[in-house]
Amino acid sequence: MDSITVGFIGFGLIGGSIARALKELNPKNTLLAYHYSKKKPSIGLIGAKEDRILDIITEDLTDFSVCDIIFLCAPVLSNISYLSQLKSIIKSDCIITDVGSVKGNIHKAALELNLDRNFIGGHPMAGSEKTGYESSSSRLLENAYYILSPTDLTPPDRLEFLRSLVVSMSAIPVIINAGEHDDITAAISHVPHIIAAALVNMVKDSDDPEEKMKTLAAGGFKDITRIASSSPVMWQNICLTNTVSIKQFLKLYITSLQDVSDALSSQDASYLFEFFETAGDYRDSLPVKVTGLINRSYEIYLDVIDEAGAIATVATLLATNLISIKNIGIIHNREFEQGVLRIEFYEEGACNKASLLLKKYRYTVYER
Ligand SMILES: NC(=O)C1=CN([C@@H]2O[C@H](COP(=O)(O)OP(=O)(O)OC[C@H]3O[C@@H](n4cnc5c(N)ncnc54)[C@H](O)[C@@H]3O)[C@@H](O)[C@H]2O)C=CC1
Ligand SMILES: O=C(O)C(=O)Cc1ccc(O)cc1
Repeated sequence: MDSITVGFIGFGLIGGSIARALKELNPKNTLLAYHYSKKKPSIGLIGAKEDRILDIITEDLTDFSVCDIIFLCAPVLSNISYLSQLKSIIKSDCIITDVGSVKGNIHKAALELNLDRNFIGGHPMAGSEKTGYESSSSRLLENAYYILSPTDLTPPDRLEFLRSLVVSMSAIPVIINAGEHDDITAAISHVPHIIAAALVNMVKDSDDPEEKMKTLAAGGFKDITRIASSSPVMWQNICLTNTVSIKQFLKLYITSLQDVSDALSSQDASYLFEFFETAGDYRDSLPVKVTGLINRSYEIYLDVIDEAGAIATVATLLATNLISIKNIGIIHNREFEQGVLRIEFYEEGACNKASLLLKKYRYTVYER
């Protein structure tokens, strides 16, 4: 890839991850980030400069006039506010793209500003509940879908430029129009985040002063509510901008909860069975997809007697078969009451090889 000049407005988990990937791809790429607050640059921006990911931190947006591409990586309402400022600054073939979780509103704003030829909406379908450059990774986007929403006037060569940049970051580009994007993400991401937060708040408001619910909360509750730890400002912005689609799916969800409540009242056993069975079948049919380093771990669990030497025996067996271990330790939780040995590997191949080997030595192996 020829070296390019890339601008970032908003430099947290996603901006930082894209910057790391682009710098790793070609250290000659020049990366600049906008320092928007009146205070001194954030720890993230300073850290990225020290890590030699960022070349320039600037308080002056006119410095972005040299950019080949600008990534808007702030909360969605803030991203929109930069379009009008950038319009008079950018060079004629500069691509302005965003990574925001909502596409319709920014698309509309770009068209109103006659930025059709420069703006291409973007949304990497990867991330986590973490925030900030500190949590970023050059591999965050690896094997993740990356939605692109061009305008009707996006020049084909500009779309191809962004598409190949996405591919070079090991993500999978998919072209979807802004309206369809907002319906899909409302159903699979935005409403689930609202549900997770509502569930946590329900428990918080129902707990007793000794916090027994909080103490006993485990397994399933933690799985389903992980995303409730996400950035409040980011989700506030998403709700304020994808309101129509979110309300549409929230209504369906509320209806389904009401149906369950009615089935409880009427003790409708067959409804309840089918409710769980249908959900389980669909959940089990979801494609297994690697979505990036942060979300993916290769691990197995095995029954061992919780005594001195048990870990060493397994570790030695793996080492003599040239299988590298990333992490190993006994864990106790509700799912494995007796305690199991959890072994984490760096890669899928090692994980599969270890599983076969340990089964051969008559260990009971659980893969998840
Ligand atoms: N967190 C995730 O998993 C994903 C987030 N997104 C989208 O990416 C965008 C960024 O999210 P994250 O990187 O996760 O959040 P983050 O909180 O890690 O980073 C956001 C950055 O934007 C900065 N910022 C806030 N207001 C600003 C303003 N007015 N001007 C310039 N910078 C400003 C913050 O200081 C922070 O550094 C959001 O639009 C979000 O919808 C997209 C995919 C996944
Ligand atoms: O952590 C998770 O599971 C997420 O859902 C991350 C995420 C958050 C927002 C997006 O627009 C896309 C992905």
